[in-house]
Amino acid sequence: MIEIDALTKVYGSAQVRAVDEVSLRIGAGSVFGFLGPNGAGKTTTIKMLAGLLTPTSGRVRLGGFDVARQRSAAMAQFGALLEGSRNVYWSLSAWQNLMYFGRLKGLRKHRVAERAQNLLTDLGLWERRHDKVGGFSRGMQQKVAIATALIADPPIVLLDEPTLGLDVEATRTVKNWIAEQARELGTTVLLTTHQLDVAQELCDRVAVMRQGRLVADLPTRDLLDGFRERDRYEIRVEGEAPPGFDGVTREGVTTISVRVSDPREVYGVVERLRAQGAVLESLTQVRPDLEDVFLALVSEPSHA
Ligand SMILES: Nc1ncnc2c1ncn2[C@@H]1O[C@H](COP(=O)(O)OP(=O)(O)OP(=O)(O)O)[C@@H](O)[C@H]1O
Repeated sequence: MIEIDALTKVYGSAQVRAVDEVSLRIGAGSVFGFLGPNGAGKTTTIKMLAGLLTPTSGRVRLGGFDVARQRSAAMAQFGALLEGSRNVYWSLSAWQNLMYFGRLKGLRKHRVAERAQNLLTDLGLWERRHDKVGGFSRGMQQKVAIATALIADPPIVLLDEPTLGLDVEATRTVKNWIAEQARELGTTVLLTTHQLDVAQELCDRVAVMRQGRLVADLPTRDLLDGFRERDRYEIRVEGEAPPGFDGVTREGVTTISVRVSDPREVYGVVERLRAQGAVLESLTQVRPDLEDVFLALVSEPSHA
């Protein structure tokens, strides 16, 4: 369980309110997506959760422990992947990194070794386990950093852009792990990402941050349903777009995108197309995805 109350961070003399009175409750077993455009305040929030940055005001509790007042108990609650792969030692091998961080978290040597073997095998790094992390590709370094965050099976996992720079297969592995950690072990997962397809697939709840404030905090399904009035239809017709219609023509077929407030209005559009002599190829309803919703939320005029 992560509890955030009126968390605020004002940076330096410029008085940048990077995080402004943010409150959130994130329950056990949930994968929570923390989204927002560049500079919204996500990393600042995660750093305060991880005890790396002192809040200007407000409070964070991890597993019931106050990060400011019960620091070591709170720190024992989580594993974190922060700002890419900077939380691993580049001069150590992948194996040494995992052994070091596992022991640091208080695990017994044989338990760390067992867990490290599973993690490195799953990520396809087993053969390279004795090579220095500094000589790894960016994606491989990221994999070691993720394994390090998960080495002790912590009840809370903070992941800043976990799948950034990973190839398709590794992205799938990491997504599966995250889902499994939450579902099977009841881990609380908080992740930030700009990859909205990853968030849509993984997160049961998402919060959207903008200019330091939350502009949404809802179950993913409800958030998407709330934007159903933005349903679109894609009408494909043979040849060029008929007069009065805009569309994208590719390989002799034009796709016309239509937004209607009532699905029955689509009949009228199809009628007008027929009157123009257009030959219909297909008609598809396109539900808004998280990217559509996100763009709508962050592009609305600011009330600040
Ligand atoms: N050390 C710092 N000193 C001063 N201002 C900072 C500092 N770190 C971040 N900021 C400012 O705080 C605001 C929020 O930054 P933050 O890094 O938390 O955003 P973010 O949502 O993680 O962005 P991104 O998606 O680009 O990583 C920005 O205006 C940024 O310029």
